[in-house]
Amino acid sequence: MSEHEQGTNRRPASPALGFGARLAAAMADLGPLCVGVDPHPGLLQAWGLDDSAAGLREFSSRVLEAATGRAAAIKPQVALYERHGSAGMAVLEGLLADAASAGVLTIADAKRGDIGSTMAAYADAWLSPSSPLAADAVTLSPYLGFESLRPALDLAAAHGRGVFVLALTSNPEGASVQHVGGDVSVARRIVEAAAAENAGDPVLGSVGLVVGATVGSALEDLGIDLAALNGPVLAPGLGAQGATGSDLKVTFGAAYPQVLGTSSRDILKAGPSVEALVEAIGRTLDGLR
Ligand SMILES: O=c1ccn([C@@H]2O[C@H](COP(=O)(O)O)[C@@H](O)[C@H]2O)c(=O)[nH]1
Repeated sequence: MSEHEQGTNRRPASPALGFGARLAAAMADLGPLCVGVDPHPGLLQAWGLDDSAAGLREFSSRVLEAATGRAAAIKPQVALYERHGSAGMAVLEGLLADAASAGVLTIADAKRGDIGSTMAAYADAWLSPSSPLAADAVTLSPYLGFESLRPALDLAAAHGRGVFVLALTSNPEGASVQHVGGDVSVARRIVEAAAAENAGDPVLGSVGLVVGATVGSALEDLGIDLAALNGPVLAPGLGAQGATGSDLKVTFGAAYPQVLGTSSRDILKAGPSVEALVEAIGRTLDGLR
């Protein structure tokens, strides 16, 4: 990872295919799994690594090695790099660059959202080809209104990148905001706004949603039809938060082919060896197939 740490992210400026199409191809090839890269202090300790930038670097590099050619994408949790300040963010830059070189799609789990003028800066940071933090896609929070995300939607579209907008999150507290509104719930409005962005895309659109693997019957209860989204669905909550591959199939029904399950701690606890991580990835994929 060291050669990339000065911020040289060699991701193609504008890939020929959009993010949705590239993700669909990776999922067809490798299966519907994204490996979360969440270097929690407890995991670093369990792996015999320091809770330091050096520990993060070693952790990130082992997870990337295990995921390369085996998972459709990786999802670094930005908060766990941010807590190490600039040294941690430099490690994240290195991971994003190395994943690009290895041909592994990256979803930066940054959950950004702000007024449009500030959103433009967040979009530059995570989606602009010239940024050392550029990923293939970034997670966004629509709490300031879906339309406030426009700078990121536009920049992603201009450069073949994607976004995943929070719709129904995996945490139990999410319902207190996302279910509000009954037939026209907050979550349903977000899903419909994302679907409008993807309308007419011949493959899979690049405006995805986050819908937790743990949401149970919420999609049905709220009258949400994800099949109409024409975009990918990132589903956290597998393993450590209690959901299984079978839950995912029941929860998403006909929309399951567009669902990318993501698991972090349940896979990462298998470390520190790359072989054990590979085995955990295989086991998780078996549950999703
Ligand atoms: O609704 C959401 C949105 C994002 N996350 C993130 O996914 C991973 C889950 O980690 P596990 O260890 O597999 O539970 C983590 O980075 C969360 O911030 C989510 O869990 N739910």
